[in-house]
Amino acid sequence: MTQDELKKQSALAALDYIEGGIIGVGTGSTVNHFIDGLATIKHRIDGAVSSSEVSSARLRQHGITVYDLNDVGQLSVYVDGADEANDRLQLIKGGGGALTREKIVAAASAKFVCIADASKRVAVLGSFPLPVEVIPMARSYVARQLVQLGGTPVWREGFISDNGNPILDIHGLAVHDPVALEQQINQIVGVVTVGLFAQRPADVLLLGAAGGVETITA
Ligand SMILES: O=C(CO)[C@H](O)[C@H](O)COP(=O)(O)O
Repeated sequence: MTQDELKKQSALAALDYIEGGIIGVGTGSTVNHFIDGLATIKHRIDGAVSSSEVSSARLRQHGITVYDLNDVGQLSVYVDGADEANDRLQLIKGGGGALTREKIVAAASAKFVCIADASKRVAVLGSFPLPVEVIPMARSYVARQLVQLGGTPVWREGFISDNGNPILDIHGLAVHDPVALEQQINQIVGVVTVGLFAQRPADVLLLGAAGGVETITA
């Protein structure tokens, strides 16, 4: 099976976690498969809150109503992909640049179901460059602070988030204490969001593999 087929397998497995109401929907190629699958059961939900303009457009194309998070209460479930996941269901996210809205929608959801192909599973987070969204004028300042933390930040040139901000990708980090690093980076002035989901990890991880979907719970 191709990596994309494995992504699709995990995405469709997440449909079992949809119980109705308004749900949270993430961003990325795995989530695109989820949105397409969601369209087949759209009569079972009232709509979605999305973590990106791209996902909102895809949801609307399928006739699924997209709500502003401010207009709804707590979401029952949030379904999103990841760039890396460890066995504690802590994640690196933001490869697609949607990390800030992803973290917000995850925080506003009772359950976070993460979907990915099995190659995303790692023992130690950090081989995938850790995204950090920053306020534009703080980009260089934040980069210098990240160097002091032992990483090599690289400006994702030419990319601007849905919130109008640049992203720094930190290379060369081995994240042995994800909660502590998330807190440390959050404290740097000018940081909007770090793509470490450790203080609020996923609740369920669905990993697509050749032998089927593996379900890991917290
Ligand atoms: O965090 C994300 C976007 O900001 C994605 O969930 C992550 O990059 C995984 O993407 P894909 O499903 O395409 O592998």
